[in-house]
Amino acid sequence: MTASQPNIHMIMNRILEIIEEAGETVMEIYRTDFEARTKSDSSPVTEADLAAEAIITPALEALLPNVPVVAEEAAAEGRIPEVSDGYFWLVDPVDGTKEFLNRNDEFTVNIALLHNRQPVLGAVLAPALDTLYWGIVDEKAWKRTGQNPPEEISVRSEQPEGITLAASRRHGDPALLEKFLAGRPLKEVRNAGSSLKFCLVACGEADLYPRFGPTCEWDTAAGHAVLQAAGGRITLEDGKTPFTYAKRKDFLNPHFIAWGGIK
Ligand SMILES: Nc1ncnc2c1ncn2[C@@H]1O[C@H](COP(=O)(O)O)[C@@H](OP(=O)(O)O)[C@H]1O
Ligand SMILES: [Mg+2]
Repeated sequence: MTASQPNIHMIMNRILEIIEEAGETVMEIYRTDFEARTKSDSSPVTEADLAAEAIITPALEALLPNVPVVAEEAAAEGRIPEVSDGYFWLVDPVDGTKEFLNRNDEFTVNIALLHNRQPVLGAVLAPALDTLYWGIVDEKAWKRTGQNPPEEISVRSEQPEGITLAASRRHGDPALLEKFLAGRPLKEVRNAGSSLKFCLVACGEADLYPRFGPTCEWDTAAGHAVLQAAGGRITLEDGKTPFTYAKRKDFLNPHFIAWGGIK
């Protein structure tokens, strides 16, 4: 970014407008009787993904013309810009494909700005839950539900009754989880779809989100930004090595641990 480009707060405000617009488009498809159409050639998820990405990518390019956009659908078609430690965007227009298809409402639209291989800011919208999370790293994180005023969110410190885990309904390796938890008292497991697991930790409704299954960088960047802005962090499995971006040409992530306020 240059001095002539908008500041971080202006960028964040514009991202909230863009993500709401994309969310409305996703919801138009979600509200249709898409069950029947999954038998035809284009699945509703692909349709929703493409429609949302077609809103988000040009809007980001207009906002910061020199900043490359890495978006899930374009990447699937091989349209991937070169990125490294400069500014770039990561976009997952519909994260939680299974949640969308199962109509359990826990899918999200994700936009994050990266720099130096770390998130700078990000937004996660769950349009079917009418809930928006956003954060500016080293500043604050917020949550807005429906028309209510935004509330600041933050991670919670260690709870005496034990750890609440945020977990995927489908991904995870029970043996690795058991090994990771060794010695830590477990209070409960809260299942959630898509990047909402990061948001549960960011809000202090869960303490840890260990991910011992595959994800791509666009699945994690926006949730990572929200979590880090709320006082949390993400590390590799060792609990120490910082989790970074622009790692590989295919944008696949290694296993990771998303931490709230516990050590
Ligand atoms: N084999 C694989 N490679 C890369 N990412 C995978 C994967 N299997 C699942 N994922 C990612 O995990 C996400 C779903 O996680 P969860 O079940 O925790 O909600 C998927 O998001 P999409 O639904 O956007 O495809 C997908 O990106
Ligand atoms: Mg995804």
